Amino acid sequence: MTEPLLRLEGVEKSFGKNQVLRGVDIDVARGQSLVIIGGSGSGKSVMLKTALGLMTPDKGRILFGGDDVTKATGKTREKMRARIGMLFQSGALFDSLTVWENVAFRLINSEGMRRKDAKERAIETLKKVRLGSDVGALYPAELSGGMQKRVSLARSIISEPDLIFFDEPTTGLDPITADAINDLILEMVRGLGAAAVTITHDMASAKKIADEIAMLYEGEIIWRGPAANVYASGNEYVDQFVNGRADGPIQPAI
Ligand SMILES: Nc1ncnc2c1ncn2[C@@H]1O[C@H](COP(=O)(O)OP(=O)(O)OP(=O)(O)O)[C@@H](O)[C@H]1O
Repeated sequence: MTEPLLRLEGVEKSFGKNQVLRGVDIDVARGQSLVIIGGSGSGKSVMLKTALGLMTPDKGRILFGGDDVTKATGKTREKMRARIGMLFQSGALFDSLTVWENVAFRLINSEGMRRKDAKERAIETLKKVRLGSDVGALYPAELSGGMQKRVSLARSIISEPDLIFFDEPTTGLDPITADAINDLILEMVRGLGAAAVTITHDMASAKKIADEIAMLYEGEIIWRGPAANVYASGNEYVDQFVNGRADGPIQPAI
């Protein structure tokens, strides 16, 4: 078995009395695409933020390449962050920067690359997500939602990260554009040999991009298995979720 690149061990996180993560154990290896499913409010985003080091867990360990993310400070932390790409749910592009400046942001601001070189890399990366160099000069507001996702995707892979987090990459897109994004995600993961962790509610996307699927419920991973087995998991919670039934052990969040 390949050594995991990212491993969460017994991660717990509460906000006051609200115990969100109750001992999450999960890992992902290089070249592996793991999808996390779970209902609204089940703690998927909190899990992702703790794994990124943006939130500190109350208990447990988060190991990235064998180093504890929660204990890393200064330069070590910077180096870890540079190896991790993130595609935010909202896209999170800077409105006042052009597309190429958004894509090259890290290269210019964290890695100190010259603008001319950074621009070249940004245009090359935009090509990988099937956007022409003419798009580089536009502003995010001039793009469609699907194009904005592609730009965010380009930004998350420009530094060729070892690990990429995708938070709801297909939300708000039509099925055809969503599928094009799925294809790009697969290409990026396979092409870079990176580990990918994707949070999604979109089962079509999950089935397509996942090697394995894990379900988070009430702060714990209650099932994990090959994507092909998700409709025959033998777990009533997973079954209810993937079939989108209101009836079952999980109460709707309304
Ligand atoms: N910064 C915070 N302060 C207080 N509570 C928080 C904070 N962040 C998240 N929570 C709480 O943690 C719980 C889980 O939220 P989280 O955003 O992780 O859910 P989720 O599974 O990502 O949901 P969704 O699928 O709707 O995006 C919620 O009850 C939320 O109110």
